[in-house]
Amino acid sequence: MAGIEGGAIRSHGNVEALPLALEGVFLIKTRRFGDARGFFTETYSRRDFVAVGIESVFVQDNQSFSAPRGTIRGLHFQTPPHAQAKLVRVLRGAILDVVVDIRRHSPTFGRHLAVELDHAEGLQLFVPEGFAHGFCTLTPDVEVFYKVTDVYAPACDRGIAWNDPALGIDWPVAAAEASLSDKDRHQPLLSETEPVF
Ligand SMILES: Cc1cn([C@H]2C[C@H](O)[C@@H](COP(=O)(O)OP(=O)(O)O[C@H]3O[C@@H](C)C(=O)[C@@H](O)[C@H]3O)O2)c(=O)[nH]c1=O
Repeated sequence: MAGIEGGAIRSHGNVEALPLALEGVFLIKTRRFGDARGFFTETYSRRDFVAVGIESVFVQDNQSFSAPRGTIRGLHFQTPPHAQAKLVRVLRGAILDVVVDIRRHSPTFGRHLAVELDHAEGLQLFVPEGFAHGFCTLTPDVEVFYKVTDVYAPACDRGIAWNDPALGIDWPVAAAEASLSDKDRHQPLLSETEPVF
C-alpha cells in the first residue's frame, strides 16, 4: 500500500486496512505466507475484518471475466432495500477500480477515487453502501472477484454514466476504444439519478 494516500492503517491478525479519502472506503492487504510453492493468504476472515471496522456480512460472491484491455464495467450500484457493500479483488490481470460517493449528505458527494488492483499485489478494495462502483481493465483477460452484502436484485440495479463529465474521472482508455455493455453506454448522469442514499 506504499505510496497510496490514506489515514492511519488499522491492522488485526492477517489484515491491514488503509482508510482512503472517501469515508468508509478501505484498501485492504492480507498477509501472504510465501514458500517455495508460492503463497497462501486468507483473502477474507470475518474475525479480522470486524476487528478493523468492516462489519459487513457478505452473502454472494461474483466473478467477471473481461477479454479486451480497456473494458469498462460501471458505474453500478443497487438501491435499498438491496444496497450492496463490495469487497473487490483481481484474480488475473489488472484494473483501475473506481468508486463514486453518491451519498447526498456526504461532504464528499460526487467525488471519486481510483485505485489500481492487480493479481500480483493482491490488494482488495472495500466499497461501502452509498457508492457507485466500476472499473477499467488495464490488461487483457482480466478476472475480477468480489463479495457483496445483498443478493442481485435487477429491480434495484442502477448505473451512472462512466464518462459523466461532472465526475471528472480520468479513465485510462479513450471513449472510442472502450469496451462497454449496451446498458453502460446508456446510463444516466449522476444529476439525473434519483437520490437514494
Ligand atoms: C451483477 C449480476 C449480474 N447478473 C447477470 C445479469 C446480466 O444478465 C449479466 C451481466 O450483468 P451486468 O452487465 O450487470 O454485469 P457487470 O457489468 O459486470 O456488473 C457488475 O459491474 C461491477 C462494476 C459491479 O460493481 C457489480 O456490482 C455489477 O454491477 O449477469 C446476475 O445474475 N447476478 C449479478 O449479481
